[in-house]
Amino acid sequence: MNTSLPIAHPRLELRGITKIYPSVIANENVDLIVHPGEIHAVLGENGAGKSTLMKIIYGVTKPDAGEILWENREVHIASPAEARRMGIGMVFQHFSLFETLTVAENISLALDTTIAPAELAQRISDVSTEYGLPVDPHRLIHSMSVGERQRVEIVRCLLNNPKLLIMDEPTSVLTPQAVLKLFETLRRLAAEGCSILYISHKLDEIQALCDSATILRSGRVTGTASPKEETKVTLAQMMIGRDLPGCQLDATTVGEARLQVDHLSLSTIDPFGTTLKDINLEVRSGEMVGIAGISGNGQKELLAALSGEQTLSQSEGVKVCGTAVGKLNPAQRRLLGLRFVPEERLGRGAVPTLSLALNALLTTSDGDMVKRGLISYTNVREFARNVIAQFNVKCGGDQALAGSLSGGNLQKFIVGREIMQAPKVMIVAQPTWGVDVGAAQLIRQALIELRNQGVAVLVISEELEELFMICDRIAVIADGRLSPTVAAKDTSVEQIGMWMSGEFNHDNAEVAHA
Ligand SMILES: Nc1ncnc2c1ncn2[C@@H]1O[C@H](COP(=O)(O)OP(=O)(O)OP(=O)(O)O)[C@@H](O)[C@H]1O
Repeated sequence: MNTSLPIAHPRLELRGITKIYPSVIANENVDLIVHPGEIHAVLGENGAGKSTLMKIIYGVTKPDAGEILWENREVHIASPAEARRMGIGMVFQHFSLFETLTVAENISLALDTTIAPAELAQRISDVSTEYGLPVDPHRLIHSMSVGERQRVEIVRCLLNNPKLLIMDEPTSVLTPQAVLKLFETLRRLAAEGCSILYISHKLDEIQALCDSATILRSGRVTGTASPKEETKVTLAQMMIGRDLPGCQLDATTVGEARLQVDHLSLSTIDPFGTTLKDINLEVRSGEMVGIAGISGNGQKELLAALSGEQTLSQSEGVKVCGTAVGKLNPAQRRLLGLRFVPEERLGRGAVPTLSLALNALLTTSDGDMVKRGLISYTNVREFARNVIAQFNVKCGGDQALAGSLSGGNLQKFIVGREIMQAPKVMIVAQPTWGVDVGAAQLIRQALIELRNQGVAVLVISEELEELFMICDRIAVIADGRLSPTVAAKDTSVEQIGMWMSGEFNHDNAEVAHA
């Protein structure tokens, strides 16, 4: 009789995985090993090939070469349904939930087997209680915060008893408290033997959570690390192959008011949106003002009102460079020097099925690209190529389709496209969302340079650390109301954090600010 203990095999082993797209090798000869109960980070710059690798493991994309071993047996994962049957779950960055359906209805649509509604509701309650992920199966999705929606996605995965859970940038939409809760759940799952593959650009989170890391650069594995034994700086160096660039905010002279919002109240057109209530704001030439807040508190509506996507019933209320623009559409506001970057990069910021060059043409107000109604494609392409070079966008050239770019690279292109149109007023939502640490500094520095040149810059971001790094003044939006704007140096993360829950009083704060 063989009495020796069974050998613990890796849960997942990739050997020599290669995936080639027409213009780029997304994964080249990638090896990766994940053990049972291990939380393993996949680190790398934008376009390094992380999402492609995860999609291969989840059966969305087929590799061109290489082997996948699942619990020591070679497998060919033909589809996500097959991945789920094997015990692989994936929580995507963009949730695919129907707002008008309940939690249970959404989960039942995504299940591969049919379960009676009452039994499903019971199982959802059981799993959510067991893992400390409070979710009411009968609640409608539209009434839930982003963090709660993510819980629904995780519960959906847990109902399949996964042995491997893939999380692609799960915290970019979460509040700091929700991040801590998520980590508790993931640690608990790992302790029970579930393996976790974790993609994030937030190095402090990787250090707090992950046992090991595989680092990718240009599709190849450049090393492995134990994140807890590294520093943020050494991890960044491994990722980008050089030191992390810094960004510098020097004092400037502030000039005339270029963006003025005066007692702006606006009912939302989205049935699940936020109504704006008596917003007052001013951004002057040469200053960068930040708006902090938890997503869903009126940021989207404020941006729509400022950009012209939603016009006002009266002209007054929003002024750009002294002109009342309330009734003007986005193209008319662009002619006055207003440029903006929406939060949603696919669909709003760019058309995925168009080339980068045509995406540049879409928002242009530049006389060189369109002269008397005639388009100069030579100039359009040259402009797009300049954005690609200046913002280090990794892509197959100006004819590459926007949808073929990795998330962070598309973000760099969209922000770069607006910065390079010489704005007078620049409004950016989530400027570094999904962007790697090196590129994030590049974008922040580019915004600082705009401000130094006298542009009025408004940044709407959920990342407090970022706002404190680049802004002269900061305000908070909560439930459609805007707090007073205070000098960044006179406030603290704690105060701004408190205001984020809506606890601000204009009278007191203005006295404090005076
Ligand atoms: N469907 C596709 N067609 C063509 N090229 C693609 C496609 N999907 C990905 N690529 C390319 O493969 C490379 C790797 O992309 P991937 O999305 O895996 O990167 P990533 O590391 O996840 O980046 P990010 O951090 O920006 O999300 C990129 O250069 C991207 O442009």
